[in-house]
Amino acid sequence: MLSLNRSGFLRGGGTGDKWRSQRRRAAAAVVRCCSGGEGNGRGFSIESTMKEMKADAASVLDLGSKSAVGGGVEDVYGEDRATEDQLITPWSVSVASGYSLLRDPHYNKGLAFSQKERDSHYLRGLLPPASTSQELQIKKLMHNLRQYEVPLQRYVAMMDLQERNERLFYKLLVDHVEELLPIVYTPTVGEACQKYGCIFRRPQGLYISLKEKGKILEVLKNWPERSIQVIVVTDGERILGLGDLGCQGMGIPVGKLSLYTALGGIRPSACLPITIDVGTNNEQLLKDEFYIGLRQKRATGQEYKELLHEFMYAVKQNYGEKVLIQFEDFANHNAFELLAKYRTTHLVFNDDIQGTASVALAGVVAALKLVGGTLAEHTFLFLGAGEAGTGIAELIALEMAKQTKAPLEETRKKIWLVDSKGLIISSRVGSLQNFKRPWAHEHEHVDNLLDAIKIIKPTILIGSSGVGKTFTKEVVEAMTSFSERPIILALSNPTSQSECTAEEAYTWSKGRAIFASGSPFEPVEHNGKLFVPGQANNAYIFPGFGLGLVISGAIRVHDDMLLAASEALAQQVTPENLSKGLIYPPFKHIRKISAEIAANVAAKAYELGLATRLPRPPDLLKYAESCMYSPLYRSYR
Ligand SMILES: O=C([O-])CC(=O)C(=O)O
Ligand SMILES: [Mg+2]
Repeated sequence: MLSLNRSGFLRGGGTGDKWRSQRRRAAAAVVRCCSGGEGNGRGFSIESTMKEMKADAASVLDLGSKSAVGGGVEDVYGEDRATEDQLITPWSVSVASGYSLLRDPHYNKGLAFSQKERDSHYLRGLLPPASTSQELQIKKLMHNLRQYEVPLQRYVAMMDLQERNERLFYKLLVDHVEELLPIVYTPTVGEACQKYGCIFRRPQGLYISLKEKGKILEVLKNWPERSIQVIVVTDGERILGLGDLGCQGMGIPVGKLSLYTALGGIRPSACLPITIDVGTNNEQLLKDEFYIGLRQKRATGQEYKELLHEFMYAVKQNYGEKVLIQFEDFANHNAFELLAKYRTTHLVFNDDIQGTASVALAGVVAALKLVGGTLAEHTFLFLGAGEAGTGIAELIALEMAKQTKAPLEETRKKIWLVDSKGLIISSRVGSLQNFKRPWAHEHEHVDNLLDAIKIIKPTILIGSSGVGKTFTKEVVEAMTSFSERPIILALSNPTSQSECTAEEAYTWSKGRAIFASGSPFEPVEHNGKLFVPGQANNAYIFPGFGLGLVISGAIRVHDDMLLAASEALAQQVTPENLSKGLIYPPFKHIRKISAEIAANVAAKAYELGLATRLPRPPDLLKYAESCMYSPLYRSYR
């Protein structure tokens, strides 16, 4: 049974799941009726839930007597699209109004509530008289943000906004993506994680610690949203290149998911950030009185595995098998194992292995348009043989194998990796971790990167070790000594861990390097010429990749989907971008880029028989675009 209280919230007579889903359905139904469809298809997705809700609610609610609050049909997008023809007569009911409405970030519009909305939603007097537009709110916020000189202050201001007015947060991020990405994401999010205990205000996701063992399903049910499409989960052991930040790694899933929405158009209520807290080996944090996590050393072995296993199956039980679980910033040993273990039973994606691979391959493919030659005609050297290094190497070898029809074992031989012990070679194989073994080629011992460059003579150098300042002047000069236009990717994050800066790459190579980096760098002037470095960050890939999985209802991730994402991204690089040395398209076009990636990934999912949303939409690009969340305000009638 449902009833309505004075502040307009639905009250459930029942408890637990039943009550929660009734409440969500109520909100969804109201939203649908009052705000209309957002785009193709989406507006018609909840007919059956409306009917149910109408039946549920009609007996206890005075339908139509209160005004309604719209919140966007994306609230239920993805539930049931098959009911388009059966739309029933609109009806309305309030789910939130008055003071509660102003405190609800999903529906709050602040000063943008119209005078009519203020009357119909008990807001009179709760706001100052002026009504403003969303545009004016954006202008004011940008003005305010730019007053802060310290990036972390901007980060905190952005998080406050997200907690206060979600649509405004996303509109701001979409409209000013190039300026704000470095704030809500790399590099500032790294500093935010380091200081998370100090800046923590409200939980923005779920914390699952060892204390929750045996109760993870219950914990998931505590989250207020039911129809989750994307989870980003970390255990905080390797946050960017900053090491073990334990529970404070939460900033990463939160940041990644805000990009899923802003860049990829996944609705915010479908996103769930999760941190698994098994302790930390970071002594500094263990001693820090403001640390927010478990104060113990990391659990490992069986204890770790069991917690993760319970988590994976609780997610599947609670949300079904089409929820995407993105692993983020796990340490190498767990990252590879988790991906291998769950890729055949769950829809999983490791952003650091697979997302980074896809973005790096796209950059290399685009760069080849500048330097000429096919992938197989180039020689690759990596500094760093962890998730990113071996992930990229494998995807490049796969693409080479597809292009040349040569066996994968052969194409891998064009790719060399250096780790902290020198060149990875076959004589080291006994002591190598599994994920490094495919890269142990026949060669004599080589001690360090510089020597390896001189001997191997790579035309493409990729840094992925998480250690900064390793591409020294000698390294860059060595690359330039046998290659007219060496391709140099410094992928480690955040900026402090970058293998070299853009300025160093262009200066030391005398303007000949084609350079991109994981963290953003400003354009550089060298000898009167402007060089614009690209940002080879997985943020280009994962939002569109996830959207492609969601819109096709994919149930597994296949390597060919990563190649499809990479191909779509490389195709977005224009001759004009290339003429400036840019091997990635500007982020300001990211929503279009994400839609292209999503369409290509979804097409691959259908081709591979991994898509469950049938029938296949005839125009996947249009379909992807029509499904993307828009942060424009709804009008509440
Ligand atoms: O978050 C980023 O900027 C890229 C990434 O996944 C990492 O460095 O781990
Ligand atoms: Mg990462």
